[in-house]
Amino acid sequence: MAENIHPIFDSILSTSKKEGLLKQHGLVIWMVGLSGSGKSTIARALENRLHSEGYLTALLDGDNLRTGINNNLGFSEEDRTENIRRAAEASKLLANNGVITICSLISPTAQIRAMAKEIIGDKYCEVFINCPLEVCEQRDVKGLYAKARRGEIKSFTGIDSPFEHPGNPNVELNTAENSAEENLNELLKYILPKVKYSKS
Ligand SMILES: Nc1ncnc2c1ncn2[C@@H]1O[C@H](COP(=O)(O)OS(=O)(=O)O)[C@@H](OP(=O)(O)O)[C@H]1O
Ligand SMILES: Nc1ncnc2c1ncn2[C@@H]1O[C@H](COP(=O)(O)OP(=O)(O)O)[C@@H](O)[C@H]1O
Repeated sequence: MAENIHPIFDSILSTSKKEGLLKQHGLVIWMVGLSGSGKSTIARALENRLHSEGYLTALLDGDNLRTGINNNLGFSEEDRTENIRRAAEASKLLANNGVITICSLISPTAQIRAMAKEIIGDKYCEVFINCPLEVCEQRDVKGLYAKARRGEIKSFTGIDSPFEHPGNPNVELNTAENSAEENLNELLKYILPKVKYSKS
């Protein structure tokens, strides 16, 4: 716990000043889903689309973070919790500086997602990338499901580590039934009104 620490919250420029400069509202779009469900695909498409419309974005992907800020973490429940905590804190910093922050991390349990929401606050927007395990396993983009089935990877989400379906996401996209383009358009309907600048 932080002791003898004196934050300077009251003397740093406000989020609304940053948002006024950027002419956009910061938001954290937190994508939740199994490996291979389509988080990264939709996250990249969303970032490209927002960027082409003139928005400043950041994309925090689980795999990428795990090569840097989270490179000392594995896949135990404790390490996944710390992984999400750091990603949520980083996202909060970005969004409170006006940046539209897209996070794609499995975020497997209700408890982990509640923590992310608690850290981020009002700017947290949960998007469930819903795809049945069988379809994700069939896709097996990285060959990880095959390895997990052979016992070469332990604690693999959906195989021998839990994935709890989000109960109340802000948006749910079904990537087994709808195309990536349809999913993106549905997501934009929800996101654009939230990030479009309006002086309040
Ligand atoms: N055991 C195990 N379980 C799940 N995933 C694994 C595992 N080992 C490695 N990988 C790779 O790590 C990516 C998931 O990392 P995340 O940081 O998103 O996971 S978590 O939110 O902390 O659960 C995940 O990326 P995605 O496939 O994009 O989800 C995998 O590439
Ligand atoms: N509707 C869809 N939305 C997103 N991805 C889809 C869709 N249909 C098929 N896919 C494919 O599923 C795979 C999802 O992989 P990826 O985006 O890396 O998932 P994740 O980041 O959740 O592990 C990609 O190969 C993608 O082309």
